[in-house]
Amino acid sequence: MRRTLVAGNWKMNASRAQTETLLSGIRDAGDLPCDVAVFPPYPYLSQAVEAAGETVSVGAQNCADQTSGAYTGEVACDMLSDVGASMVIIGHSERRTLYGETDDVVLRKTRLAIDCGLTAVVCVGETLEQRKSGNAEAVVKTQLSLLLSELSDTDWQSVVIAYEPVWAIGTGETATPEQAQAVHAHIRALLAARNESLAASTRLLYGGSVKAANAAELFSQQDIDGGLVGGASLDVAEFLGICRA
Ligand SMILES: O=C(CO)COP(=O)(O)O
Repeated sequence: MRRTLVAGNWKMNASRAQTETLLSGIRDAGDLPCDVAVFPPYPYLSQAVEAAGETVSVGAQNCADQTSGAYTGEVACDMLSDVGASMVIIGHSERRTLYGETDDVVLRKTRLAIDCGLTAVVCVGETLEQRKSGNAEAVVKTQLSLLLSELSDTDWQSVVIAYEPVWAIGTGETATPEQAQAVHAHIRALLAARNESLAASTRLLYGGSVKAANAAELFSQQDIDGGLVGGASLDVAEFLGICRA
């Protein structure tokens, strides 16, 4: 049984004060009907881990593809676990587009994250042009193919996939529940082709303009196991609305 996960990707937003406000707001909400995770910028990870308490997981938005050494500006996975993070987002479309992350880099980072005991939230998704040309599913398949061929079944227990169509990120244009479900079903079929039980246990999140008003319909789709939320995760009431959806 896959438990719904609602994850807030704060991107390059927040401050010490906002980290406190957001996490105390989530904590004060008490029991929520889903797993909850937040992904603050690096400087606030320790603070978030302390403020999150037992029930909220904290993760980073990125990690290095190396373990240590002369990589100025990079942060290694074992540093993330060292400060109490338990998850990391890998291959977000902003990193693929703006920082040139390839599927190869995504695989390396995922491998390192798993080896450090972190859950890797690996992002995939097509651009508008790719969708319009009918290639959405093919793009996602390519983005997942190295992970499917290189990671072991045990590794996969530490992986969550987030399907985030690039055209729906920060645009206010959400994929319809049917569009999102179709790609999620495709991803689950790819997992099933490799291993049925992997397909049954792996959580698949949808991301792209998720808000309290559309979360229930998205999350009720058979293969959507929660959301990776950007903008709406910076507003406690809105984020809690999504968690309760
Ligand atoms: O990129 C996202 C989460 O990782 C989605 O962002 P928005 O929810 O702001 O569209």
